[in-house]
Amino acid sequence: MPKVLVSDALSETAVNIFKERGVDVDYEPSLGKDKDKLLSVIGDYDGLAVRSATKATAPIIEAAKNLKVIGRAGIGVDNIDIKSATAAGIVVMNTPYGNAITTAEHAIAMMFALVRNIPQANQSTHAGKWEKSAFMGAEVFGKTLGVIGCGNIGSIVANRGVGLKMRVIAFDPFLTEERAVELGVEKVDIGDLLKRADIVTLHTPLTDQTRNILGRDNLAVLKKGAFVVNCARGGLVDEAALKDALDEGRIAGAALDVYETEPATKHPLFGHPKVVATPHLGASTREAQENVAIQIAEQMADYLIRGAVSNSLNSPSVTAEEAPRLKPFVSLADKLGLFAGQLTQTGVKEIEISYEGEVSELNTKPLTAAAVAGVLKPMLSEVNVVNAPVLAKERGISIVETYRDDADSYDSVIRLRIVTEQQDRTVSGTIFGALPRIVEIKGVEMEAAFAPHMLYTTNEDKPGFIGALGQTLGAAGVNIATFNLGRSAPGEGAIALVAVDDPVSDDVLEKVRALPHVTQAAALSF
Ligand SMILES: NC(=O)c1ccc[n+]([C@@H]2O[C@H](COP(=O)([O-])OP(=O)(O)OC[C@H]3O[C@@H](n4cnc5c(N)ncnc54)[C@H](O)[C@@H]3O)[C@@H](O)[C@H]2O)c1
Ligand SMILES: O=C(O)[C@H](O)COP(=O)(O)O
Repeated sequence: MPKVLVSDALSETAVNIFKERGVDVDYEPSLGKDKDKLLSVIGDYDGLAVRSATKATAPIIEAAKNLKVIGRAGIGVDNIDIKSATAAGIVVMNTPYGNAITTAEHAIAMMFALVRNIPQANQSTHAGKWEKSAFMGAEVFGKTLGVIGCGNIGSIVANRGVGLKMRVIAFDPFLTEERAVELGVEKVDIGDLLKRADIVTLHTPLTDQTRNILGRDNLAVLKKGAFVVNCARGGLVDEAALKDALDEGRIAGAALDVYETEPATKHPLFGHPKVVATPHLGASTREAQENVAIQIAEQMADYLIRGAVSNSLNSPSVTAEEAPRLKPFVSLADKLGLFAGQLTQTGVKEIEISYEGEVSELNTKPLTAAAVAGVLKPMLSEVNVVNAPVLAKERGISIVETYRDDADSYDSVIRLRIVTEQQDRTVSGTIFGALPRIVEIKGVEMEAAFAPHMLYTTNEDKPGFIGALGQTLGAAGVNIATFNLGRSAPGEGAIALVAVDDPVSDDVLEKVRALPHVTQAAALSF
């Protein structure tokens, strides 16, 4: 039974879902904050479910020898080293919509808290002061709301802004004009937004491009007296530059839910009279926490039990319905890739995968990933279906997928073509009785099952070869399980694919290569 560690404060509904779906679960909501403890236990788990407190860093991933999936019950995955997870073949998934409304509502709440001085007035009133004139606020009606990042959350904030009768302008390079019109917002560039917005609200992920998007220079361009709301990620705003702008009175106030370093217990902006601060509460409603906990537990259990992948940031999607149908084809694609990879000695330039017949109707992304992983496995030690497409791209290998409705004599065929600096090789296979079989090698028809240990030879089609090969193997104590032959035409190039009981040693291979008419011999394992 797969085992999952929940290392952050997820709704306990997640625990029940894991159990109901046949996943063993340890619920340790504070463990994520103790990185040494996490490091010492993570090796026992197949899945790790987190929010933002757990930092799934490279050392944690390195120690997570059995980990197959990291599930983020929420949106931001900047606490997960996706590059290391990908390299280790760990699927990373999140719940991109479950807390979006809640977070947008928090941004709107923060905006009102800011412009109406609600936290300060609350404190003063509780203290028995009646400082009615000290807390003069501003209306948002008719004001310009500048939304930076108009994705899931930004567009909900924009929609609420429109509802409040604000003029909403948005900067997002990926926002289309049509979508802007649909949302009732004006698409602008960042300079325009900074000059025009009375309230700027941030809703981008933290990336190399967005880090310090409100840095010193951009803060200097902001309209005098504007307000800043950040419920996205610390790091989007240069906190030192923000403090200077507040102190100098260039900015009227800032509402912050997120900080460059979290948890933030000491911060230069804490106690500042113009700052409203919350401790990363954007997603903290009962509704959002139920949503994300249920979703992540379902997604992770589906992956661990059924091989279904959804909302993954580093792996193609596979639905729970597709997973069993794809399974034999994933195995076939992997084995075809391994076959070709083991026979490839020089740099691979292109991998072409053709899907013919019924398989062409399926979701082929996971099959392509499996085929590419198979090709690269004999050359690279750390390759898997998650990182294979990335590794191929890094090495300049182009991946081509083609589709054909018809598979000639078969229901489905996967044809793999490898183009190297010196060769152009094909191998094709099908599924027969739920098992993968080879049906073609280098244009030669063949009918062979894959076996753990195989000997592959190419030879001139001359009498006496089969006997000589059998004798050589017999003399070396190699037991033949099956013997498959194919040739392009009588007397021309022939191929033998021999399943044997044990791995073929280098010694035996040398003897086979020395036989008359043999042009190539290789030991294969699957
Ligand atoms: N405070 C919280 O508790 C909380 C809760 C949920 C999400 N978040 C954070 O909110 C942010 C937004 O989440 P989302 O679900 O809306 O993400 P999303 O991916 O749906 O939207 C992000 C938007 O930012 C845009 N973008 C990317 N780079 C940009 C750039 N350089 N300039 C302008 N726009 C850019 C993208 O095009 C996209 O439309 C994330 O950082 C997420 O981690 C915070
Ligand atoms: O990205 C998110 O989903 C939010 O930042 C929420 O983070 P949390 O789950 O730690 O509250």
